Formats: sequence, C-alpha cells, structure tokens
Amino acid sequence: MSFEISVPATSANIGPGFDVVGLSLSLYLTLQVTITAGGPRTPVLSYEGEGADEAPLDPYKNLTTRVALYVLRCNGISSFPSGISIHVKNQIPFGRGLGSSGAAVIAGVLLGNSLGNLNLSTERMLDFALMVERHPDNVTAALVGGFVGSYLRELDESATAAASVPLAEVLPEYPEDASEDWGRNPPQPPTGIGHYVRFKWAKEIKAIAIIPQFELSTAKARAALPESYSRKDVVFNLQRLAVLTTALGLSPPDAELIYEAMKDQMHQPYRKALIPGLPEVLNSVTPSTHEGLLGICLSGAGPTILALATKGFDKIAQDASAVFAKHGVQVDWKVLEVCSGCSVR
Ligand SMILES: Nc1ncnc2c1ncn2[C@@H]1O[C@H](COP(=O)(O)OP(=O)(O)OP(=O)(O)O)[C@@H](O)[C@H]1O
Ligand SMILES: N[C@@H](CCO)C(=O)O
Repeated sequence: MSFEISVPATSANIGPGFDVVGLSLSLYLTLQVTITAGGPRTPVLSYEGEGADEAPLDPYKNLTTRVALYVLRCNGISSFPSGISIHVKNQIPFGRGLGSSGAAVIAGVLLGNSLGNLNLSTERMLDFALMVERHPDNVTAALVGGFVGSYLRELDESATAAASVPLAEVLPEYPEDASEDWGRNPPQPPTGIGHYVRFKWAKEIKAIAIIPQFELSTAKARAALPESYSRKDVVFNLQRLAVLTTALGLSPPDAELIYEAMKDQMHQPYRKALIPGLPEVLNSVTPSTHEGLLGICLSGAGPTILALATKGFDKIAQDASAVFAKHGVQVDWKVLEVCSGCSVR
C-alpha cells in the first residue's frame, strides 16, 4: 500500500494579523509513504530538498514522525505499524517565515491519521496540530488552504490546562530504542481549540517571496516581542486587519487601500534588529515606485519578505534584493500562487 501526503508552505500575519491570518503558498512538503507487509519495525525515512542536511532521519527525532506517533498514541495505538518507509521531498526552506514547521506538523497529523485509519475530522486534526504549534495562523492555512483567519477558543480551566501542557510532554524525547510500545499516556488535546474562516482572495494577486539566505528561528523572533502593547498600536493593527481581510478579495485590487492596510505596529518594528535592511526594504518598495505592487510585509516571523502584486514581479524582487545586498544579505526569490490546502492521495 502506498499514499502521498502534500502540505503547502504558508505565510502568517500579512502585516497586521499577527498570530491571526495565514496564506497557503505553492511550495510543498511531500511525503511518499509505502507500507510493506513484514517490513522493519521502525519506519525508514529518506529525505531530499530543503532542510535535507538538518532534518533527522530517526523517526523518534524527526518532527513529522514524532507528531504522527503522538496522534497514534492519543488514539490507543502505542507504536508505529511495521513496514513503513517514508520518502520526504521538501520545497519549503527552514526557518525563513514560510511555515516549514507548521507544514511538518500538519504532515505528521495527516500521517498519524492515515496510518491509524483514524478518520479524524479537519477540526480534530487542527486540535492535534495546535498541541504542537501553539499559534493557529500557519497550521490552519496549511490544513485548509487559501487566505484564512483563526482564533483559539477560550477554554474552561481544565481544558486550558490540558492545552497548555509543556511541549516536552506532547512530543517527548523517546529513548534510544523506542521501537517497543511506548507506555506513558500522552496528553489528549481538548476538542475545538481552534476555529477558522476562509476569506476571499482575488485571483490576480500573486505573492513574491523574497527569501534571505539565513535562518531565523520563530522562537528567537518571538522572544524579541514585548509582553504588552499600547492601545494606539492595537487599534492601528485592528483597523488595518479589518480592512485587509476584505480588500484582498476585491477585484480589481485597490493598491492604495491594501498598501496601508498591510502596515503593522505589533511585530515588524521589534524584529528589525534581527533582519538587516528590513525597514528600508519595506519603505522603498511602494505602489508609487513599483507598478503592480499592492502591499509588502514580513512573512511570518521572518526573515522572508512577502510582496503582494498583480504585475512587475521581477522589478519588485530585484529592487528588494538590491536593498538587502547593501546590508550584506543575499536572497532568493520566487513568485508563488495562493493555493489549496493539504491533501492525501
Ligand atoms: N520537513 C521538516 N522535517 C523535520 N523538521 C522540520 C521540517 N520543517 C521544519 N522543521 C523544523 O522546524 C524548524 C523551523 O521552524 P521555525 O518555526 O523556526 O520556522 P518556520 O516554520 O520555517 O517559520 P515561520 O513559523 O515563521 O513561518 C526547523 O529548523 C526544523 O527543526
Ligand atoms: N504569527 C507567528 C508566525 C510564525 O510562525 C509569528 O509571527 O511569530
């Protein structure tokens, strides 16, 4: 038996929607899974593409397979079925703000669901993903696709405690030989942690990802943020986000409206010290200097820049690259489509 799991890249925040909105983009993490009767007890992993020199091939250390085992264990299946081999092909660069970890987590949830024949609903799969990746923007967009807004429900006291267990209990360090049944009970996700809605997306809008050739971990980029914000900054973002969620679905898109609605005061200003050239790139590429540009922001936790545009892709990317080069940062760039979510075939 064999099947293929495919999960798209995502860009979170889109300016003002910090931890709220995400967009699925046409770069993919793909798992080719084969199950052979009488095969080895421990899954055999192979890997090509982005992250090939970093991703562990030990299934008890690799993020995707550890998430799959978590899903299986929560559903009464204490170890991987035998005879599994998984070939990973990855187009999503690690630690660049394009949702590589969210894609790996969703791939793990889908893998656990398929291996255990669990028939989990989309909502339940989101619960599992949120036990691992605790902000919903990337995982929701990777799961359902498109331009998506999500929130975490206010849970009662016991569900809050269940959803806040340390990650080390959800994805424990497995012992060297974990191929035997792994006995401890895993923390079950509460039901209905995350809720989402898909917004319209105007088909003519493409996403240019300008990807610096260095990694910035989400943990480090989140550590740069303050604990609290002024009312002025919160209102600044809420006003823009309210407009943006509708403006990106209108045809033809209104560049003046979108450019202003993609500004942010909650995360980008604090992350500029981690990304040389960030303010200059954001300020130098505008609808008046670049025909076709609609808006520009940091993609997720960075360092990638996301420019939304209807034309003029090369000039936007080349000029942003030139600004980064002045700051000693080399980049790759790609023009991407907003795509559908994950699939299992
Ligand atoms: N396909 C994968 N297989 C195994 N581990 C992965 C995979 N993709 C990502 N990871 C893990 O996730 C880490 C990157 O996660 P991180 O949250 O820092 O950045 P990101 O998800 O790429 O960016 P962002 O969350 O801002 O969009 C990698 O260093 C690696 O440990
Ligand atoms: N909303 C998250 C996305 C990164 O995963 C952040 O900006 O930290």
